[in-house]
Amino acid sequence: MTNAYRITRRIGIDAGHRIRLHGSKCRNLHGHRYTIEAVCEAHELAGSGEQAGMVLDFGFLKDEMMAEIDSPCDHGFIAEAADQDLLTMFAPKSEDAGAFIDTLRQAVEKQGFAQTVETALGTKLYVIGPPPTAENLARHWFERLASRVEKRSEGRARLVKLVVWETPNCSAEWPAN
Ligand SMILES: Nc1nc2c(c(=O)[nH]1)N=C([C@H](O)[C@H](O)COP(=O)(O)OP(=O)(O)OP(=O)(O)O)CN2
Repeated sequence: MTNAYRITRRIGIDAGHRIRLHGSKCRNLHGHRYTIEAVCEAHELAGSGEQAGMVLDFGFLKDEMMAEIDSPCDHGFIAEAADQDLLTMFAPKSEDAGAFIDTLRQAVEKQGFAQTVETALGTKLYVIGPPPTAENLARHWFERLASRVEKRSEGRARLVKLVVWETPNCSAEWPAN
C-alpha cells in the first residue's frame, strides 16, 4: 500500500448525557467536556489553489466539525432514543410526551439523529439510536462527518478515524483500524 499524509483537527464541546442502563454513577444526568478529534488522510496533497500543500485546510475541517458536532450538540443534552423517562422530561408542557417522543424516534430512524430546541426548557436536545457512550458517539460522528470531508477536499481526503475523549483519561475511536 502507498504511504499517505495524515492530519488531525481537534474541537471541544460541553454536553450532558446519561447511560441509562449503567450499573453505577453514569446513569445519573451529568456532563462532559468532550474532546473530539477527526483524523484525515490523503495520498496526495492539493497541488494548486488555496489548499496547495494540504490534505484539507484545518480551517475547513473545523468548519465541518462545528456544523456537524458543535452546532447541534454543544451545551446541549445527548440522549438515547429508548430513554423514555429522560425524553419525557424534555417534552414541552404544551405537547403530549408520547407524540414528542414519537417524532424524535421517527427522525432517528430516518436520518440517524434528531435535534430540537422545542423542549420543556427550550434547551438543546440531540437524540441518537444507541446509548450515548464514547464508542457510539465516535461512530455516529464519524458517519456524519465522512462525506463532508470528502466533499470539502474535492475527493482528495478521507476521514479515517474519529476519536471521542469523554474525560481527559478515557477515549473511544471509530474505526479501530
Ligand atoms: N467504555 C465506556 N465506559 C464508560 C463510558 C463510555 O462511554 N464508554 N462512560 C461512562 C460514563 O459516562 C462516565 O462519565 C465516565 O466514566 P468514568 O471513567 O468512571 O468517570 P470519571 O469521572 O471517574 O473519570 P476520570 O477521568 O477518572 O475523572 C462510564 N464508562
